[in-house]
Amino acid sequence: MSNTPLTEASTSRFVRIQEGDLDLQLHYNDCGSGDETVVMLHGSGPGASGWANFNRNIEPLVAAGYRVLLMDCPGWSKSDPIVCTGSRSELNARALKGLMDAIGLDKAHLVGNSMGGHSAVAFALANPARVGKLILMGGGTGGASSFVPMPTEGIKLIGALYRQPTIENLKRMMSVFVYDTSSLTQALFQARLDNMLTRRDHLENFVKSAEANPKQFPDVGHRLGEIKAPALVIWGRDDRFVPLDTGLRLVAGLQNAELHVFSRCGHWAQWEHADKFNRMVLDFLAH
Ligand SMILES: O=C(O)/C=C/C(=O)/C=C/C=C(\O)C(=O)O
Repeated sequence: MSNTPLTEASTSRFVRIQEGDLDLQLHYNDCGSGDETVVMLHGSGPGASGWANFNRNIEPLVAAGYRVLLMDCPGWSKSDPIVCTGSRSELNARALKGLMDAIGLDKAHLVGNSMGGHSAVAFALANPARVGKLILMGGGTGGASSFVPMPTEGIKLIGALYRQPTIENLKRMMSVFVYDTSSLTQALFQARLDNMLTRRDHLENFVKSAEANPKQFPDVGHRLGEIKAPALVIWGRDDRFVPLDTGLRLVAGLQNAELHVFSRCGHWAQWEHADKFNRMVLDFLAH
């Protein structure tokens, strides 16, 4: 393996995809090489990207011999803008199929955070033969919480931030996002604010999409039993965006799933408990 450090810039790639009605330029990061590929799919917060969501998780997988791809979903980061009036989970799944077709990748393991989890499940339903294993954190959409009023406080704060992208609203959202707010540095806030404000078109399109169709991530709980891929479901006990009981629904519905719950953890398990998360993922993929 090369000793060159993995950076966002050195791994940044673009591809033009045509998948059904989608004709888009997508941005992704292509890290490492190996016989098996892990695709990571980010969440739906303003300014999110594959690199922002998973920067603590790439190196260990690359060091273990996996190729790691981070796809920026349509409407985020350096990927093309889009207004989504249907299922965004299915839109992202089609984009991923387009990316995999374009680069000649037949099959991948999928790691999805929140919206990324919803999208990974949508991809597995549409393309079962192209999925190895699934790792789902804080998402998958096996249905709404039975205990926490929806939309949750975190999802309401995301909506407010999309409508009014200010540093104050960003701090409000991020302080609910993680369990331990002392881990949130000024540098992290600034990077996230810069990401958001660089692409105001993405912010405006998200608001338009939600107005056109408030159910961007439909409940596919009734179809989870179709998914045979082994799944590791990982949740934060203190998740105030997508509550823990929705993770239980996934484990109840998927054919072959196990659940790990981190205490002292909000909606970003892969970042808040990165070392243990990375060990668990490596172990799950290897056995
Ligand atoms: O509305 C939903 O179900 C999904 C919400 C998210 O995907 C929120 C994710 C937020 C991030 O991961 C982020 O980095 O902003």
